[in-house]
Parts: sequence; structure tokens; C-alpha cells
Amino acid sequence: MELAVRGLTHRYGDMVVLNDVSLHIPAGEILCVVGPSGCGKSTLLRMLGGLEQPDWGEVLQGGTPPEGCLNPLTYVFQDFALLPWRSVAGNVSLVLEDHRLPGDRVRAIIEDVLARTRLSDFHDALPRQLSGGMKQRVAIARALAVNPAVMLLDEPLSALDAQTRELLMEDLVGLWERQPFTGVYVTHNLAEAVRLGHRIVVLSRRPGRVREVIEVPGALSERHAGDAGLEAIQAHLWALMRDEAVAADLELLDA
Ligand SMILES: Nc1ncnc2c1ncn2[C@@H]1O[C@H](COP(=O)(O)OP(=O)(O)OP(=O)(O)O)[C@@H](O)[C@H]1O
Repeated sequence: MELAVRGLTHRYGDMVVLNDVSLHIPAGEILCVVGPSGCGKSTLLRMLGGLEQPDWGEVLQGGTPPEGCLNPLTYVFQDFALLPWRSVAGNVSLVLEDHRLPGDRVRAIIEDVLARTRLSDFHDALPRQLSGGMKQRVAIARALAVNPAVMLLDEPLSALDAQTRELLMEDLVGLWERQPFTGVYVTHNLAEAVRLGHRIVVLSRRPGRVREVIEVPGALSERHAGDAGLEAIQAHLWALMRDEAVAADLELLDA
């Protein structure tokens, strides 16, 4: 499925958060969203997922979900959002419970997504027995269980240490390679953006507007830390974001 937003504008009270944002996310591509704190990245994601309606503009979904899709859009959040009293399998099965599937189909889906996220041996473990990276893999397994067309990821790796982030980036690339999904990935981390984004949108500071959309060349599976081309793109992104921070400081001086 593809997604698009046209002229998205939103306010909370008197504060304009997003201003005239238009974007297209082609089917099977990951768009990373970066921008200064508070520029409306999470708000944009919530609107793409239909959790919130914009004051102006529209969100469009095109195409048909894949066969066996139980839910076209799913979220992965920074804080994992696992139920502590449920096992790994129990947390995954949560999203299947409303779909009246036969028990053997539920078991097959759970086995499949746990295998894809390297969690088969942790089927009966409780969240407190898992590391942060494993908890996030459970959250990703849960998102995959509905065979979504679109994954909306809100800083999914930002609570994790650098090594775990690296491993989970490899996992996400592997999952995408196996079954390319349309993704919108909000992050503060520019290294993640250049590794995982087919394109990267840079939003301005609040009210968030599209400053630039950058295409990142090269297959996701061929990108790695320290790649000179990716580091050049990262430097360009940082230059755009640093300018914004300087402008924000000057605005404070003027106030
Ligand atoms: N439900 C809400 N009601 C009022 N204000 C809100 C609401 N949700 C977000 N905001 C405000 O809107 C602005 C944009 O928030 P949002 O979380 O979308 O930004 P962000 O770019 O994701 O921020 P960060 O990078 O810090 O996570 C912020 O100033 C935030 O405080």
C-alpha cells in the first residue's frame, strides 16, 4: 500500500504544529522522518495511522493490503508497550484475538513471527526476563503478526544501547528484505535514518514544514556503519538540522 498526505496542517490550541505538509510514500518504501524536537513528527505519524484527524489537508491510502492481512497499518513504539503479565507468545497473540482465527492458525502465525524475529526460544518468557532489544523484537513480532501493509515506527530504537540498535537495524532490514513493507520511521538518530530510509524527509522546527526530501541510494542490505556515502548524507542532514537549532536560539534572543 502507498500513503500520501496533502496540505496537512494541524494546531493544538493556538499552536500550529504542522503546516502544509505534503508527502508521498510509495508502496514498499521506508520514509524516515527527522526534524528538531517538537516539530510534529509523532503527530504526523498519528495522522498517517488515522489515530488523529488533521485540521486541514488529507491523508490518502492507496492500493490493496497483502493477502492474509488482518490489519493494514500497525505501530511500533519506543517503549515496547508489552503487557508484563503476558508471555512473549501471549503478547503477540493479543493482536490476533479479535480476528476469530482457528487456534492452529494463531499458533502458526505466532511461530512464524517469533522465528522471523529470532525469538522462538523465548515463546513462554515474560517481558521482565528479556533485554530491551528482545522486548522491542517482541513488539516488532506483534506488529508483523497481522501481516500489515504499512508499519508506522515511532523512534523504535531510541531506548536501546548502540550495539542493540545496530543489531535491530539489521533485523529490520532483514524483515523488510524478506517481505517489503511500506514504512514510516520517525527518528532523532540520523545514522538510523540513512541506514533504513529509502528517502528521508527533514521537517523544519515547529510548525513542521517539509524542508527537504532526500533520496538515499543503495539497497538497504548493502548499507553499513562507516559507509562514506551515507556519512556524507548524514552530514548534510545535520547541517540542515543545526541551522534550525541556531535559528531557534536566535529567536529566543529576540524574544
Ligand atoms: N495531544 C496534544 N495536545 C496538545 N499538544 C500536543 C499534543 N500532542 C503533541 N503536542 C505538542 O505538539 C508539538 C509536536 O509534538 P510531536 O510529539 O508531534 O513532536 P515530535 O517532533 O515528535 O517531538 P519529539 O522529537 O520531541 O518527540 C509539541 O510541542 C507537543 O508538545
